[in-house]
Amino acid sequence: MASPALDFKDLVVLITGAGGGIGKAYAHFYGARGAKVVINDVSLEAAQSAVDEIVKAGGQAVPAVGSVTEGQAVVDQAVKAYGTVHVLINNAGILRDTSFKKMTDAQFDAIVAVHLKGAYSMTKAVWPLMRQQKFGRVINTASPAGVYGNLGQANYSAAKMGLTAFSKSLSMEGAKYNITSNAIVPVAASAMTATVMPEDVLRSLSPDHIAPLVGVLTAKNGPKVAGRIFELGAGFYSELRWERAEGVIYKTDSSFTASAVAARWGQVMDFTRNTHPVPGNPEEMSRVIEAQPSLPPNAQGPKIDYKGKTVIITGAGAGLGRTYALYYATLGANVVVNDVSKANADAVVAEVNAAGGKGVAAVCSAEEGDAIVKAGLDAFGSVHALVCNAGILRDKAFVNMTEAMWDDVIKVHLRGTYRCCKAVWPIFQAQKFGRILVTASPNAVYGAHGQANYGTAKAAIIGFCKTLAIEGSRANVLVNCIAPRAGTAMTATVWPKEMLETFKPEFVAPVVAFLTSPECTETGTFYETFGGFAAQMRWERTQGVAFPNDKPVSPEELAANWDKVTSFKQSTHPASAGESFIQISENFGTTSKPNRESEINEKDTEEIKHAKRNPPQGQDFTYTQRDVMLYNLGIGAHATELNNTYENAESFGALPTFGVVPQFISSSTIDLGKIVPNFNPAKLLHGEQYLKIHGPIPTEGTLTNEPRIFEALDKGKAASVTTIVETRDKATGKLIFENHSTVFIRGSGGFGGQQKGDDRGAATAANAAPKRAPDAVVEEKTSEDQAAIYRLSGDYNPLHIDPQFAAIGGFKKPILHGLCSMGFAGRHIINTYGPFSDIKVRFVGTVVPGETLVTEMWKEGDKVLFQVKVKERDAPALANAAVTLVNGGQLKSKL
Ligand SMILES: CCCCCCC[C@@H](O)CC(=O)SCCNC(=O)CCNC(=O)[C@H](O)C(C)(C)COP(=O)(O)OP(=O)(O)OC[C@H]1O[C@@H](n2cnc3c(N)ncnc32)[C@H](O)[C@@H]1OP(=O)(O)O
Repeated sequence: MASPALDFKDLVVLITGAGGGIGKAYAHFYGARGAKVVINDVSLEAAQSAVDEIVKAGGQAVPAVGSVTEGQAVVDQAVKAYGTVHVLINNAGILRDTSFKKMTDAQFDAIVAVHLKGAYSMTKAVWPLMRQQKFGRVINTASPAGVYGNLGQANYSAAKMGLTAFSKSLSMEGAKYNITSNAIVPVAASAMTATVMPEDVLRSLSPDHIAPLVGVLTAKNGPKVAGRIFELGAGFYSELRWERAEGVIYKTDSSFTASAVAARWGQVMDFTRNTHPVPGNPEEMSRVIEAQPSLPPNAQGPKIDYKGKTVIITGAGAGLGRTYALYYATLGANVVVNDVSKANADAVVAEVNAAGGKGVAAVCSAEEGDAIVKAGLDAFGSVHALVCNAGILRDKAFVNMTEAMWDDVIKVHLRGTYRCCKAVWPIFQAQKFGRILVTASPNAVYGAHGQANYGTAKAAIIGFCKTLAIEGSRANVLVNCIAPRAGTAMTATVWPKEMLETFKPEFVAPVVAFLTSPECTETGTFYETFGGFAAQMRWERTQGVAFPNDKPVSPEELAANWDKVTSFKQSTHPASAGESFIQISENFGTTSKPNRESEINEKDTEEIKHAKRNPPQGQDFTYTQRDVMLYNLGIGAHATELNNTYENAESFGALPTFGVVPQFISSSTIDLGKIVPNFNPAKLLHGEQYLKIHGPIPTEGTLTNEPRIFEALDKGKAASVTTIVETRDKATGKLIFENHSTVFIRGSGGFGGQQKGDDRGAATAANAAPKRAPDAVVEEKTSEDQAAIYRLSGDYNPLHIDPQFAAIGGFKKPILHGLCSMGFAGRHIINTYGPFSDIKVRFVGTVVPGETLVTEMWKEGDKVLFQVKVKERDAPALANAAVTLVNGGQLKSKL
C-alpha cells in the first residue's frame, strides 16, 4: 500500500549537472510533482533544453548556468527566480579515469575541484538560506567506485567517498535548523556507460530509478532521515553503513609490539560478533579503559623487523607521526621524518637515531611527495613503506567555514596523501613490493560538528585507498587505511588523566608497523584503532527492497516500504563494486504485475472480458537435466554437441528456445472453447511466438508460471488468441522467461471482437526481411521422427502424431510443431551469430517431419532478422522473425 502523497509543491529544488543523465531525470521528477526546478549546468543549451522539456510537460523550471565551483553565482540565479532554495542536489560530476600510474596532478585536481569543492561551494551558498527558513535538504552523490574502489578511478573514488562524510557532518550541524543531508550511491546508465553497456542493461539501469529515493529524502513531509548512505539502481533500494568487527584489545604494556599485533590479526578481522558503534558513544572509550588493567601480556607472533627497510612517515614531527617514527626505529628501520617544521623534524630524527634506527628529515609540506621520497632515496637508496599521516585541522561550523579553511584541509590530507602515494608508486611497482598506510579518521565514519572539511578529506582517503589497493595488488603493493584516535596536545587540556594514559599515541604505533610489514597481506582494508584496540570496518548493506524494473516506483510506494530499505536484519556485506552490482543486476528485466483492466478492449465479448479478468491458475513445472537433453535433441541437436546432449559436459545447458517448454503446461490448458465460438482443437494452429529470456536457464529445478489472456482477435473466418506467461524460478521468484503465444483458430472468427492486436514491441515487430541477399544461410533436414521426439517435451497435440486427427485439421499427414521449427532456426542462429536474449516468429506455413529447413539470416545491429523456408516445396514456414543477440553478438567470438 502506498503512503500518503509526498508533498513537493513549490519546493525550490536546485539540481547541479541537470542538463542530462540522472540530473535531468531528477528535474523531470520534481517538475512533474509541482516543484520549482532550477537546472544547473555548465552548458546553457543543455540546461535550457531540460527547462523547455519540463515547462512543456506543465512544470516550472529555470536554468542556472555556471560551474558548481562558483556556487554563489549559481545559487544567486535560483534566488533571483524563485526567492530561495529548499533542496540542493549535488549531482554534477566529471570523470578523468586513468590508472594511478598514469594519473596526472591535473586529472586528480580536476575531479577534486568539481566533486568536492563543487559540493562544498554549492552547499555553502544555500546553507544560510536553509538555516534561515529552517528547512533544507541536501543530497550528495557518491558512487560505488567511492565506497568500494574501482580500477582507474583513484581520483573519482576519493572524491565520491569524501561526500559520504560531508553529508554526515552537514546533518549534524543542520539538525537544529531542520536541514538534513544524505549521500546516495547510484548505479545508473549515463552518457558514459552508454558506450560500454548493451542496450537492455542500459534500459534496466535507467536514471529514472534514482529519483524516487531522492524524492523520499527531500519531500516536505518525507521521513526525517539524515547523515545516511543509500545504494540504489535498477529498482533496488538499500542502505549502507559501516560495521565493525568485535576486534582485539591488546594490552598496552611492553608486550604490545607489531609481532603481538600479528599474532591476533585474524581476530581483528573477525566479524562473527560485529558491532555498530554509535558516534560519540562514551562507552566506546570507557570499555577500553576498563579492560586494560586486567588484560594479560600479549602473546608474540612472527618476528617483525625493519632492518634495511625504509619507511616514510609524513607529519612525523609530533603526535602520532612521531610515535610511529620512534617505534619503527626500535624495529631497526630507516625513517624519513617529514614535517613542515625543521626543528620538529630534526628533533625526531635525533630520537630515531638514538632508538636504534636511522633517520633523515624531509622538511616540506606533505604535498611535496617527490621531495620527500627523494630524501629517502638519497639517504637510504630505496623506500619500502609509506605512512601518510600528515594533517591539519581548521575546525569551524560550516556556516562560518571559509574557502581557505576548506581548501587547506583538503590539500594537506587528501592531496598530500595523493602526492606521496604518487611519488612512491613507480618505485614500489618496479621493486614489486610496497606497503602504504593512509590515515582516515573516526570522523570520516561518524561525521563531526565543525569538521565538514576534515571529515570529507578523511573519508576521501578511504575511497582513494580502496582503488589504490585494487591497482597495486598485482605488483605486491598493498594499501590499507586506519582511523586512529589518540590524545593530542589539544585533548591534553580537556581529557581526564586516565583517558590520556589509555589513549597515548604510542598505543597505535604497533598496529601501524604491522600493517606496513611484509607479514601483512591484507589490502584495501580499513581499521579503527586506539588505546591498543584494533578492529576492521566493512560495509554492511540492508537486504533492501526491489521493485519491478520496467517502470520507476513512486516515492510514495518507496516510502511505504522504508522499513525494508533501511532494515539491517538480513544484511549483506558487499566488498567490491562487482559484488554490490550482483544484487542490483538481479533486478534487471523484472516487470510490474499487469494491470488486467488496462488489457480489456471495449470490443471484447463478455466471454473474453471474463477470461482476461480471471486468468487460470499457473502450474509449476519441475524438470531435470534429462528433460533439457530431450528438448535439445527434439530441435535437432546432435550427439556430438556435448554441451547440449551430455549432462557432464563442461558447459552443459539448455538451448535458449527451451524457454517455451516450462510455460506450455499453463498456456496449453487455457480453455479456448470458453473464449471463442466454434472451437475445434483440430483447427488450431500455432500462429506466433515471442520468447524473452531474462535470466540464466537452470538445467533442472522447479519453475512457476503466471499465465494470462492478453487478447482475442476476430480475424473474420478465424480467431487469434494471445496468451502471455511469465515463468519464474520457484525458489527465488526471479523472472526467467516471458512467453507470448498466439494461436490461430480456423473457423472461430466472426464474433465481432477486436480485429487488430496491440503493439507489444519486439513481440509484434514486423521484422521484414531486407531486400538484399541473406548474410548467412543454414540448411538442415529434419527427421521423419522429429515431431514424435519433440512432442515428448510436453506438447502432446495429436495433430503432430495422429494421422486421423491431422486429417480432421485438413492435413494429409501429421505436421511438425511450430515451436520445433523455431528451435531449429534458433540453433542455426546461435551457431552463426551466438546466443540471443529474445526471439519472435510468425508461423506462416506448415512443415512436415522429414522436410529440410532453410534459415536465411540478416544481421542488423544487435538483431538478426530471419526467415525459414521448406526446401523441398520452396514454401515459407517462419517469417517476420528476429532475435536480439546477447551483447550485440560479441559473445560469439568467445563461444
Ligand atoms: C505454446 C503456447 C500454446 C500454443 C499451442 C500450439 C499447439 C501446437 O501443437 C500447434 C502447432 O504447432 S501448429 C504448427 C505450426 N503452425 C503452423 O504450421 C501454421 C502455419 N501458418 C498457416 O498455415 C497460415 O499462416 C495461417 C493458417 C495461420 C493463416 O493463414 P491465412 O488464413 O491464409 O491468413 P491470412 O489471410 O494470411 O491472414 C488473415 C489474418 O490473420 C493474420 N495472420 C496470418 N497468419 C498469422 C499467424 N501465423 N499468426 C497470427 N496471425 C496471423 C493476418 O495478419 C491477417 O490479419 P489481418 O486480417 O488483420 O491483416
